[in-house]
Amino acid sequence: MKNHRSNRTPRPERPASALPADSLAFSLSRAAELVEAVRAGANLTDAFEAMLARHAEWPDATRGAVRDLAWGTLRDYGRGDAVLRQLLHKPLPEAIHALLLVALHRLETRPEQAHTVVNQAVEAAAAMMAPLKGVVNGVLRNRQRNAAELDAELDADQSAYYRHPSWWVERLRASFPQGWEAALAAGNERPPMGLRVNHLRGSVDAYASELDAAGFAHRRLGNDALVLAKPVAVAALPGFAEGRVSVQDGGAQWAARWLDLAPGQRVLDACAAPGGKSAHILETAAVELLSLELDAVRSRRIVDNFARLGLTGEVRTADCRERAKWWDGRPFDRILADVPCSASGVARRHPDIKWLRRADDIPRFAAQQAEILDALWPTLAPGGKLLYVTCSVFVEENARQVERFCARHADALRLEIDGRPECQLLPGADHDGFYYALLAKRA
Ligand SMILES: C[S@@+](CC[C@H](N)C(=O)[O-])C[C@H]1O[C@@H](n2cnc3c(N)ncnc32)[C@H](O)[C@@H]1O
Repeated sequence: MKNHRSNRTPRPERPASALPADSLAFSLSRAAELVEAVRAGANLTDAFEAMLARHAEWPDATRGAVRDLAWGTLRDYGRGDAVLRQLLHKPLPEAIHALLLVALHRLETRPEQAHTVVNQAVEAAAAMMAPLKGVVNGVLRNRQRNAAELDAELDADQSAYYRHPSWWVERLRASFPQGWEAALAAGNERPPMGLRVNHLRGSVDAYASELDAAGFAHRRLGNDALVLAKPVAVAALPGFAEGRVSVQDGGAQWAARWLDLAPGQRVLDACAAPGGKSAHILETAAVELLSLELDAVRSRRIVDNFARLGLTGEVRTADCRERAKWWDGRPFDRILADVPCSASGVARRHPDIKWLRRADDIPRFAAQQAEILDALWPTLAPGGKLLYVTCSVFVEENARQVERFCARHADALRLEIDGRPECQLLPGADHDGFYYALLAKRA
């Protein structure tokens, strides 16, 4: 895969439109377009949104089917890629290569439908590049015929076995000798759907009862986050439009609690979009909040979220490193630095990340995070607290980053979080991967 994420203009579509929109062949071919785009370096979510914008006529079922196939294929990419290395003796056009990856994923997840999957993949190939339909048929049948032998080889291939790049597996293994395999396995699952109840509009108990009444099974985490047993469409959530609830991962819902907020405090959320943690801060205490965001389009999402939830806070588009452009000189009592990172803790939500990132991206993120921390530190009041957060599982962005920061700033003091020096959450059934460290400025 190319090592960049771009918003490139999609190339003209192939005539998948010749296929019935409710057929598996149609979904396979559309998902293949997304996989092909990611293999060329595009961001999966952007590519999917651009596709949907061109096809407002698609029913929800088609959107869901294309999404499931594309996301699933990319979660499994390490395995699909290895299977094609086993089976292809010369390169195929990218579109057909991507179609095979999607079909292999479907074969693996729905073995009982193998016959239909192969037929529909061949149909898709016929609509996309008719001369190659025989190749698609041959590769998929070959995979089925020789499954036992091929699988034995795959089990010996680290990236295929763990469905993560080898460098990623090695880093995790070195950092978390106890939890690395479980974290990798969880990172290949569909993510849980976490909910945050807006305390200003009702209690968690009352909302949990509403979920029970609506038949949505759920469990409650130690920080009052609710996790649904099965994800549902946002619009189906009771009270969503009225701002009584938000979708937010359970792991992300520790930030507001660990910031130790109190009414009247001046609080900065330095990297705020789409505004989940900013909103949680405002739902938690009557503070004076400034939310900064580098990207103007993403800033708009903070504003929209505040409007839906009935919250008031100042939102500004700015680079938090350019203090002179946004800081009025009044210190903050609390700072949330939820910095840009590898997003390696949320890769199951954005599975393109696993394959687009390279090991040498990590030091670049770490350097950017250090710049952000250094720029924010002077804006923290003596005695104030800064919560450093990433959704990364790599120590360079987390523990090492905070150690280096403390070595540079003699007035920085590490505070414990729930009795521990820091908190590294690994992806699991309840939450994504997050890292938290709490720093205080000596008074
Ligand atoms: C991890 S996300 C924040 C998620 C957010 N806190 C939430 O809970 O919804 C990081 C955000 O920081 C923004 N960002 C990156 N560099 C920045 C900078 N130098 N100044 C301000 N925002 C920045 C990114 O555009 C991105 O929206």
